[in-house]
Amino acid sequence: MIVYNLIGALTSDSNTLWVALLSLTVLSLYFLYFDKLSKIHGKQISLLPSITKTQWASLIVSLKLANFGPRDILPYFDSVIKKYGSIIHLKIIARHYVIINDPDDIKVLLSSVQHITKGPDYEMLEPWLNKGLLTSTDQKWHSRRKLLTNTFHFKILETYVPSLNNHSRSLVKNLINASDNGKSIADIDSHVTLCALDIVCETIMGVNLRTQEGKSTDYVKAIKNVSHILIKRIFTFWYWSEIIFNLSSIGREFRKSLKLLHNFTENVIKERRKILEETAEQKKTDGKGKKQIYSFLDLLVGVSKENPGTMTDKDIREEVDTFLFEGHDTSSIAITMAIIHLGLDQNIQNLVRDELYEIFGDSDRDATMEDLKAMTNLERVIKETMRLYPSVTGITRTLKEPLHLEKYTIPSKSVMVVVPHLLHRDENIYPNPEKFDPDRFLPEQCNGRHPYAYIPFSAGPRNCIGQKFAMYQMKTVLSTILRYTIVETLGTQQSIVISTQLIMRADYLPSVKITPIPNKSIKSHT
Ligand code: HEM
Repeated sequence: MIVYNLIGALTSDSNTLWVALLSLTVLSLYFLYFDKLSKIHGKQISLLPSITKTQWASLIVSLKLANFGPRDILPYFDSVIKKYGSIIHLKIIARHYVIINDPDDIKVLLSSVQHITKGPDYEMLEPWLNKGLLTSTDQKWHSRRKLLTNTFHFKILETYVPSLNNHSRSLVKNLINASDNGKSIADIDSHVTLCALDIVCETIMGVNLRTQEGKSTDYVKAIKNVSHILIKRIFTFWYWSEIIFNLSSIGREFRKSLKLLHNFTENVIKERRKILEETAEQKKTDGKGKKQIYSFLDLLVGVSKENPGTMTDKDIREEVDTFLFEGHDTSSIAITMAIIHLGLDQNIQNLVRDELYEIFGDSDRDATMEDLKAMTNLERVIKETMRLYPSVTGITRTLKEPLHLEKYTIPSKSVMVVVPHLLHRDENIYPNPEKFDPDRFLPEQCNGRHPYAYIPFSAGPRNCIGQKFAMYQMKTVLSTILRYTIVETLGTQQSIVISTQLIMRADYLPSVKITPIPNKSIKSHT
């Protein structure tokens, strides 16, 4: 039945038998090739608890995963971890995956400076992000990481704060408009995503896309499309093959969306270079020029000018694409989930609002960096949100040499998988794990907790480079919402349905009612 589906999927769009035959030939070669590879792994793998002890079991699990929808993946891994314990091996075709869920083991993997090569799933991002910071490894990753770390310096982050405030104000206005006459909002996540995209485009590329005003909708659709197709490809082993993927209808759809995304970034880079040159020219002639706020892109263009050969236009594009992708979808799901939970518990919401009143009083002024740092109650809400809903559901590494864990040695070439979503629900670490309780992040409750038991931003050398930016972004958006409105979620936590689509997404969310706070009207700028 599943093989029939496979053939159907590949031939439905072209109706040609040769596509099916070619696919099956490639698949057979795959089996042969991977079978040879799997023998190399030998004894060490056989010692691991495994759900694919035999070739037959491996085939069944591979086909099962390929037939999964994005909602099925996390519950499946959850059931496997619960049944077998904190380390589990599975073989998909003949690629060996090892899921680890013990903070000690996770520490050995993520803190290592040797094991920094991402899993094969990341290769599928390359047509889009090329070898940018997220996907590169070894020397290239080291030099890029060093270079790009400077672009997230505290002083630079500070220049982004006006943009965070402006777009947060636009979001609040849109939410108030959408709730006109007491209407509830069913798609709060779409509103938040556009706000996060506007923020990241302005700070990363120096361009105000105005997606919150209904502009650039093609670009937004293309991003969604590409990430949806990529997760399908990652979990469907026959799409691992370039030939099969390129011939399939989703492969064609992927290329179409990708072209749009790349054209867009290239035009922005061109435009931005022109503006920078004009401003520099103006400064030379009249000593004035506009007051410059540097975007991430400006800094990269600056580097390429000062050190010719370090950053070509292609290098710049791959980093801009990487940061745009990593920078907006991840934080928008976290902001959305925080809104839902604040709306579910008025006591928690009031605690945060009291804190905001202490900081701002009755003033309508924008938040400063100092204000954002003082929002400790809000920070706990955000941390608890990212415990329950870590935006990145899976972190993977391909081992280039054996990994020595406490009980097992994992041979090289294996793919290690860490699933923060499962780790953060371990009831030995977080009692009553489904309960939303920001107090878990009070200092006294964090004391003694394993540092690798909470990893929404990953950890070690390949942790999230944008985590400080993300925290400021999330705090600005959420604090602006709570300074001007009361949030009420019309439903329950249990009704939330999430899925894995490159990053976590919400498939179903309860509606939200947004009521403006009397006598507080929100302005565009202060
Ligand atoms: C709530 C928001 C965010 C979360 C939860 C998050 C989470 C993560 C995680 C878990 C990783 C590691 C992935 C892996 O090892 O496979 C990562 C890497 C990365 N993140 Fe974030 N991220 C967030 C926001 C951002 C933002 C705002 C930016 C940029 C503006 C960003 C840029 C990156 C980049 C470039 C990497 C790759 C770093 C490297 O490999 O050296 N992220 N992020």
